[in-house]
Amino acid sequence: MSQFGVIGLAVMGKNLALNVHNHGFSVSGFSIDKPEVDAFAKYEDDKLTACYTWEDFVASLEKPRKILIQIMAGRPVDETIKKLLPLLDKGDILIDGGNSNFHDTTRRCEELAQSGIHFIGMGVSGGEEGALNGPALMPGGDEEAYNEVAPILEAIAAKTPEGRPCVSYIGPSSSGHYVKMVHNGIEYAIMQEFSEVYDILSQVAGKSNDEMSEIFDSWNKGLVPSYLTEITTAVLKQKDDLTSDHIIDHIFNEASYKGTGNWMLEDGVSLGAPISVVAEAVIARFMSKATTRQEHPEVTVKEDTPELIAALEKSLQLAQAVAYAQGFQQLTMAAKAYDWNLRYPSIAQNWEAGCIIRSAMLKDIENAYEKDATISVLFQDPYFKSLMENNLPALRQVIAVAASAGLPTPTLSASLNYLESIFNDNLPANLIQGQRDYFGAHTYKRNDRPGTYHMEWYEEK
Ligand SMILES: NC(=O)C1=CN([C@@H]2O[C@H](COP(=O)(O)OP(=O)(O)OC[C@H]3O[C@@H](n4cnc5c(N)ncnc54)[C@H](OP(=O)(O)O)[C@@H]3O)[C@@H](O)[C@H]2O)C=CC1
Ligand SMILES: O=C(CO)[C@H](O)[C@H](O)COP(=O)(O)O
Repeated sequence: MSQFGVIGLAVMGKNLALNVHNHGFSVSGFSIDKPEVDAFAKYEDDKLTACYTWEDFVASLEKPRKILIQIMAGRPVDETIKKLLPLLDKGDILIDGGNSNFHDTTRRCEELAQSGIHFIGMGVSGGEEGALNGPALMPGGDEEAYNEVAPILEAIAAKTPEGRPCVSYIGPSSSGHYVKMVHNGIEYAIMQEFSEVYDILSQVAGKSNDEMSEIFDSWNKGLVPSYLTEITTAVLKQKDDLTSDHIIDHIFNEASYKGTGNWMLEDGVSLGAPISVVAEAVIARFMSKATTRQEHPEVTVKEDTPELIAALEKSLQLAQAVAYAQGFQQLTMAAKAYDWNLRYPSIAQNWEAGCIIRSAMLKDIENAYEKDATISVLFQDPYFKSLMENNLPALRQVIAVAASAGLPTPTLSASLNYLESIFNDNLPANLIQGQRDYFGAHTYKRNDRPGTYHMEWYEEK
């Protein structure tokens, strides 16, 4: 009998199952896709079982059964649950490790509770390699069920540099998938920031792909140590297998998406969260598909100075901090709205290794929330406040250079605007309130006395 079961043996499911097996647990794997099961069966031994039917799979598991569903999100997850339900017993545990929309997870938690099945909605990050060698895991839902599977999840999860597992109970209901959605929104934001910096390095500073790769490599050892810096270095120096050029010059510049970043924006809008950088990153992907692709005049502003390169490094460091700050700001607002007691230091710790947005900065974020879990804006923390003060001139300089060169910088500019706004008690929203009251009698508050007011702006005709 196996201690753990995995449904869905594509890149993520297969590698997670192998990871469980590599940590000494017995595991069964099943997929509706026979070739996937055949490929999995090649690893069969006394602790790994490949199953070809739903019945054999369920019968191969120790009770209470612990089953990870790692398949395409959406309707396939409901279809899988429907297939499984008649075969399961009360007390069995289902974990959905896909990128499910948190609204679906809320519904599934409620529906499965009625059947006596424990449900965990778990964000998984790390891609194919992370799934095999240590992903970041964000499980939410039934806490008792989480405690049952915690030994397996803690064994397979990535470990922080201090050796702590990148998994912890996030909170009730769909909070785990919510946190993964925010992870992906931050991922979109930081990736777009990288692409804007790459554009400036290439078009203004005139750097070659190999030179840019070396610059990102030095930043990885400098102010921006992160997985995304590491892979940017690798992507830029990769040679094409069809021509003698670098592959980056032949990758069509249209960004795809499966939509988790868009979901963060949707919920952020419903909460009133000021996640402008995530919004710009989502829209930049739309824009890459919506451009009319007319030839753009060549960039004539050229500047290849050590000062500009240093300013770009500082800008990327600060913009990355803004992306995290906006993610955590949305989490604090969601925790209030959905009544979740989210532990921000643990969430930062979960992201310190294994996941796509892992970076050295997450340790500083963990420290910030450890010191004061009530901060609503990361830059209230003294470390991040001084980072902002030190790097803001560089970000202003970079945006000025890009603007004069005619290069769009949606996320870098949004980062600057966020920082210029978030501590400003003199924003011009008074005019908007005056206009709203003028055309719609929407009322306004005053800055010198309490109460709600309406002005008779004009005489009724
Ligand atoms: N790839 C990545 O880097 C990451 C992926 N994820 C998430 O993990 C999950 C799995 O991802 P990935 O491994 O990339 O695979 P895919 O998202 O491509 O999903 C493929 C798997 O889903 C199965 N499937 C599709 N429809 C059904 C159905 N109706 N019933 C049962 N099974 C079905 C497929 O079987 P079949 O071949 O028969 O269609 C296959 O096993 C997804 O939710 C994804 O978003 C999370 C983090 C990273
Ligand atoms: O969850 C992931 C990484 O964390 C997946 O790779 C996801 O597919 C990335 O999002 P998108 O496909 O929209 O770029």
